[in-house]
Amino acid sequence: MTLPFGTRLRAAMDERGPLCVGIDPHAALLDSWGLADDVAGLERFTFTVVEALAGTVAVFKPQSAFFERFGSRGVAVLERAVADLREAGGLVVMDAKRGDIGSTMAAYAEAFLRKDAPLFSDALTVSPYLGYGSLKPAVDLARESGAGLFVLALTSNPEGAEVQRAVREDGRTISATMLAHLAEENAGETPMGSFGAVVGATLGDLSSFELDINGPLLAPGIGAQGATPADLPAVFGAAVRNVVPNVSRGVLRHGPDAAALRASAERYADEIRAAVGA
Ligand SMILES: O=c1ccn([C@@H]2O[C@H](COP(=O)(O)O)[C@@H](O)[C@H]2O)c(=O)[nH]1
Repeated sequence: MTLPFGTRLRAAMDERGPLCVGIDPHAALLDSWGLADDVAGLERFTFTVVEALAGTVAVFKPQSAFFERFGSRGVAVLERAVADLREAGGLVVMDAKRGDIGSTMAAYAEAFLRKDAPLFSDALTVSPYLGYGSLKPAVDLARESGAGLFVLALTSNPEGAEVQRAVREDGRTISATMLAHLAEENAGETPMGSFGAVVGATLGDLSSFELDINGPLLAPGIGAQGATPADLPAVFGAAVRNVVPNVSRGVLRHGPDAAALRASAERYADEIRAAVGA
């Protein structure tokens, strides 16, 4: 029986550290690696990262968009990468940011969270902006499969505030409401629940938000977006123990040399450990 995602994630964070490396094959990165912006370049880029880092990094976050842009052949590369990363003991968070009315959400959930699906991932990023309740099919299937979700709560981009910090009639912000839903999903789970939030590391002091949702906080924004590991304690406060900091371009720009990719990931992992006391 598969253990719940929250349990597997905590064990992976304890063993390998909390760093999540994003796999984002931007056209500009392919170019700087001397690769063509085509499926062969995508494949070479992706498996260079997989071979360099699988087995040492706890969590990987492939950005689905960069694979989808090549159509079915790009998605085939993504499927193989997910399988190889999981085979090497890494956890895969598929960054696809899906969100739709409940009946369609059920199909997205089938694509990423049904155990025998070609793109089955340990967790999926989802958007709650059609209403948190619209995510129920994904919540239900994730529970059944031992997978997890990361719900966009406070995203790292400045434009997110317009929606996420809007205040409801009851005086709560939209993002605070999403965090409260997640705390409910995770209530009573040990060592932590499987339903996480995406909370940007770029956002400065978040002490006005209840970040203790008894679940993981996926924190993009370190590296190319300007945040650093040293910022994490000030942004997340006591919840920093549940933070999974994501770095994509900050690591990937060191390729294609495998040793340089590994050295960069190790540097980030060390800096994160030093900052969060893990
Ligand atoms: O709020 C969010 C949610 C997701 N992302 C994604 O994370 C990576 C960040 O890449 P970097 O190169 O480290 O900036 C990327 O895939 C985004 O789509 C985010 O940045 N912010």
